[in-house]
Amino acid sequence: MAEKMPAIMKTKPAYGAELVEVDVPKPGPGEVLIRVLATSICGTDLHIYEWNEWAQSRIKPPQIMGHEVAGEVVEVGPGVEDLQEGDYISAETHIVCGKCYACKHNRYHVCQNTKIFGVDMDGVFATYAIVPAQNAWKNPKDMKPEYAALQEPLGNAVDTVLAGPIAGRSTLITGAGPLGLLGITVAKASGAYPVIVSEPSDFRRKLAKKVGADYVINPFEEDPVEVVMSITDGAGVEVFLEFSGAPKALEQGLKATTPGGRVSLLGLFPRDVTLDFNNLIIFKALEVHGITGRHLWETWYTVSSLIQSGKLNLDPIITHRYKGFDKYEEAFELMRAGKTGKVVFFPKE
Ligand SMILES: NC(=O)c1ccc[n+]([C@@H]2O[C@H](COP(=O)([O-])OP(=O)(O)OC[C@H]3O[C@@H](n4cnc5c(N)ncnc54)[C@H](O)[C@@H]3O)[C@@H](O)[C@H]2O)c1
Ligand SMILES: C[C@@H](O)[C@H](N)C(=O)O
Ligand SMILES: [Zn+2]
Ligand SMILES: [Zn+2]
Repeated sequence: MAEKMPAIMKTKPAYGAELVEVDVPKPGPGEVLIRVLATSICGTDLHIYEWNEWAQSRIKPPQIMGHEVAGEVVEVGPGVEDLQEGDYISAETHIVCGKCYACKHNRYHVCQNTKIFGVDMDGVFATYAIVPAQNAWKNPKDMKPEYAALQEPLGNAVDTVLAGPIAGRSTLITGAGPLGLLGITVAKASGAYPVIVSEPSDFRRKLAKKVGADYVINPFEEDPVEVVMSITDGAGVEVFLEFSGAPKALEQGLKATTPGGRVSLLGLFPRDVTLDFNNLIIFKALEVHGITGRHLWETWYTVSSLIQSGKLNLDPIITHRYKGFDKYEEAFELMRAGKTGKVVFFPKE
């Protein structure tokens, strides 16, 4: 095995990142070393790349970026019993404490001491990466590495879409970025109908259609509430899934939801949002869910089974595939410009 490897590293507290050569790490107690087979860019990586306010408050350069991954175990650290060389794994990116009030109630997804790969420690945009054994998820051998790497964000989408009944329910999805696109395919695979998607980008509306959306709306050109009402004969949708983080989309989605309907919110808003709570939520008796991370490990079982069922339409969502990390700047800039779905790197030996 090589002693040095390429890695996309946040080297400085400033815009961008660098492709550097670093030592291949050694797994410590309770850790494994994986050879990275596929790794995809998350919106969080983009925030770190852009060095926005959130990144400035949380990230401590120098640090290898990236957290969505599939890889093969090549070395096992002391004390690891459940994994061995050759295992094909993905990784839950939230490292939870197991000791806090939330963990003790089996709510690991809201552990108050969560640490995240590529955010609070070195990540996976490299040829090799360290994964804590407790975070490893074994994949079936025949799962494509790019699908296996997507399981982490798919878990976010699954928890959003499946937070309540979905089969046969009219559904509005706001935002068809990578997460919203994953949400569309999960909703379709789970029997939602009609799936109506509101997304301002032409490129992403086309992708939404390819993935399976029944109707697409440009919210900057037509009123999504009026369109939803006309599609649903004035009833509004049963299910509203928010994947954009746009305050306007939240308001439109709440207006477009039928009284007594279900609302699941994944998108993160850039600022506090002002809403008419009385008329949009309380008097409509909406069921509102905040969604974060993935349920451990129930969500992973669901995600893995959904992929294996063959019912998810993931290929149109993976719009960019790169061999190696050489073109990482192009990848990040395309993603920043909203000209991608999911971007996947396949590291070279
Ligand atoms: N809660 C969690 O655990 C969690 C995990 C991952 C991501 N997220 C959040 O989920 C959201 C989606 O992630 P992503 O990577 O797909 O982000 P993204 O920024 O790529 O996608 C957001 C999409 O919303 C669209 N949009 C903007 N204004 C809109 C409007 N008014 N109506 C409808 N659509 C609009 C944009 O054009 C874009 O395509 C982000 O806010 C992200 O921070 C949350
Ligand atoms: C860190 C964030 O990007 C990650 N995808 C999560 O689920 O929390
Ligand atoms: Zn992420
Ligand atoms: Zn905890």
